[in-house]
Amino acid sequence: MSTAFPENLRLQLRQTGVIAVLMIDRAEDAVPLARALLAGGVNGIELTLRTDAALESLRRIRAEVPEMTVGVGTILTPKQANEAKEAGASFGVAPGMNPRVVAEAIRIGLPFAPGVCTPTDIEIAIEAGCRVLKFFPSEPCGGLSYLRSIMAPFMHLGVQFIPLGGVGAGNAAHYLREPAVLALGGSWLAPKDIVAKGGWDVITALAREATDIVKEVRS
Ligand SMILES: O=C(O)C(=O)C[C@H](O)[C@H](O)COP(=O)(O)O
Repeated sequence: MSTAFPENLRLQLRQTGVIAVLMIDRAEDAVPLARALLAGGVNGIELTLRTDAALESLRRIRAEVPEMTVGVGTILTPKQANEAKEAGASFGVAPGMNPRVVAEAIRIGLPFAPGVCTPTDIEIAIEAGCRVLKFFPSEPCGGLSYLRSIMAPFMHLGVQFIPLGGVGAGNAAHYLREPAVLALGGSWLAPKDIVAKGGWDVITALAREATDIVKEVRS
């Protein structure tokens, strides 16, 4: 069965180290926001389907900021997996592990990382063909020490994790030192109030801070 996450995409996300989780209300903000993140060295984005502007934002970023690797988050249904793929998503992410969504993502060739936070979730995700898993919500679940405990029985299968939820500049290095962590994600790189004001320089500064942490830990 497919591992659902190609090696070249894993390498891209590992190199990026941080994925900016975006909840975009206005598609007009998508391109300047992506450019601001890229200027700070962040070239991975997860656009959540929590807002109606997400797919249009994806199309615009794909067309105008092709250097950016853009995934879609909050994929809760097989239909949304199809919509994300059609709009050009490089990967899909969900808060939980829904076997129907994973099966559809594999069927249509959308690399997919379902959300897990228990050993049972991990077993189900592995059986469904996944090897890259979103650990969500990371900090409320117990953070890295909890992740290390639950991942231990599965590491011989080559599983990698993307922790999200409560991750930020203050604890990013801690997570990035763990070899099983492929990349981190979080909304801290693009606070909604800053995006609403068009504070692109602030976003670039936040992205640069994150990029510096990745470089320090991983180089
Ligand atoms: O809805 C989804 O599919 C998500 O991806 C949820 C986000 O990953 C978290 O909300 C990010 O958590 P914070 O960085 O603590 O804001």
